[in-house]
Amino acid sequence: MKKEKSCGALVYHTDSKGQVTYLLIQHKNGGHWAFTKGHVEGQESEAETALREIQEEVQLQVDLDQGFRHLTTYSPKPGVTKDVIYFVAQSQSQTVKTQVEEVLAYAWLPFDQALAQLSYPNDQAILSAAHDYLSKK
Ligand SMILES: Nc1ncnc2c1ncn2[C@@H]1O[C@H](COP(=O)(O)OP(=O)(O)OP(=O)(O)OP(=O)(O)OC[C@H]2O[C@@H](n3cnc4c(N)ncnc43)[C@H](O)[C@@H]2O)[C@@H](O)[C@H]1O
Repeated sequence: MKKEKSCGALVYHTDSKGQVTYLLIQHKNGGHWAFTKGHVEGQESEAETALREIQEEVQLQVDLDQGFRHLTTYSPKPGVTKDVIYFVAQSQSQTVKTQVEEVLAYAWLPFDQALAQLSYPNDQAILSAAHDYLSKK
């Protein structure tokens, strides 16, 4: 079985009233709604991969919080197992410029709507864990 590894983050924004929204993207490869992420390149750390992918996919500067680190594993195609590590990352801005080669669409959504928009149950579980983590921070 071939192994792949990607890293990313649940990017969130808190407005002046304290309302939190999460950034979801629709991935071109599959058409699913999920979080920003991508394959680890060379000797990058997990955090370096997550920050690079956020920059490449949506061009946001974020504060990465490695206190939240969640792993999900799935099979992207037959014969391949993929580990994806997610952190949380705060963005001061909601101005997104998407990488057209990899991103079809994006949305900033409050927790309930983000949960409904996500394509996969394992991503929904990570969003719930992140929301719980941030509410106790
Ligand atoms: N080893 C490697 N190193 C570097 N680049 C590589 C590479 N292998 C492929 N690439 C290429 O790099 C590009 C993307 O690069 P990245 O941007 O670096 O890759 P990624 O987001 O981690 O994944 P990708 O878009 O490949 O697919 P995903 O797992 O979301 O989705 C894939 C499938 O899994 C499904 N899926 C996605 N999330 C899931 C989940 N949570 N649960 C179950 N299935 C899920 C999707 O529906 C879809 O069908 C692609 O063009 C790809 O071809």
